[in-house]
Amino acid sequence: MKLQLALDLVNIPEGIELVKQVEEYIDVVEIGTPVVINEGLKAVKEMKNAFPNLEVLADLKIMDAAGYEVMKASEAGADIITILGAAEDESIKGAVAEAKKQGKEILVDMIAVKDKKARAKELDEFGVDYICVHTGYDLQAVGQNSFEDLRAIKDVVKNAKTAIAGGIKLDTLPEVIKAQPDLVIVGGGITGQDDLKGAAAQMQEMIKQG
Ligand SMILES: O=C([C@H](O)CO)[C@H](O)[C@H](O)COP(=O)(O)O
Repeated sequence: MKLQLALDLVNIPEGIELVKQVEEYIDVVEIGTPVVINEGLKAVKEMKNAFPNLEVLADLKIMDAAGYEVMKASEAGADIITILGAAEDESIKGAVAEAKKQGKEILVDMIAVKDKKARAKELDEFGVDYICVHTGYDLQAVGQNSFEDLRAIKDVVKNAKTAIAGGIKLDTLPEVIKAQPDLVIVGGGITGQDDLKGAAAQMQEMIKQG
C-alpha cells in the first residue's frame, strides 16, 4: 500500500517546501487539479525535477481529448495521470493507449459515477492502472466518504490497483487500511496539520503495519 500526498491549495514553491518536510514518508506526490489550473503543467515539471525519486501524479481529471492530454502531462514528467470514470469509453481507451506508449500509468477517478461497481468492472477490462473512489470537497462538506465504495469496487476489480481519496485523516485511516487499497491519497489530513511531518510519519507507519 502506497501513500500519496495531494497538494491542492498551494503554489509551486509552497508545494515544494511542503514535500521537503514529508518526502521520506510518501511514495507519490499529487499536483492537484487547482494547482494545475493555477500553475499549469509547469507544476508537474518542477515537482518532478525537485523530487526525481518520488512518483508524480498529475490530477488533470481528464474528460475529453484524453490521448493528447496524457501525452502533454507525460512530457511534463508525470508518472500517473488521472481521467474521470464518467468520461466516454473512447476517452478512457485513448488515455490507456497513450499512457502505455509513454510508459506511464492511468488512474481513473470515480467521482460522480453513479453505478461505481458496474463502471469499475468495465474500466478494469479497459486496462486502466488504478481505479480510485473519491469523495470530493463538495460531498465531504455534507459528511460523505468513500469507504463503502472502496469495498464495493474491490469485489469486482480483478487487474487494476485500487485507490481511495477524499477527506482521509489519521482517525479514519484505520478503516481505510482495513479495506486494503493499493494507494491511499491524503491532502488536508497532512497539509492541514500543524505537524505535517508527524502526521505523514504516523500515516506511513500505520500503512506499513497494514
Ligand atoms: O482531488 C482532490 C479534490 O478533488 C480537489 O482537487 C483532492 O486532491 C483529494 O480530495 C484529496 O484531498 P483531501 O480531500 O484534502 O484529502
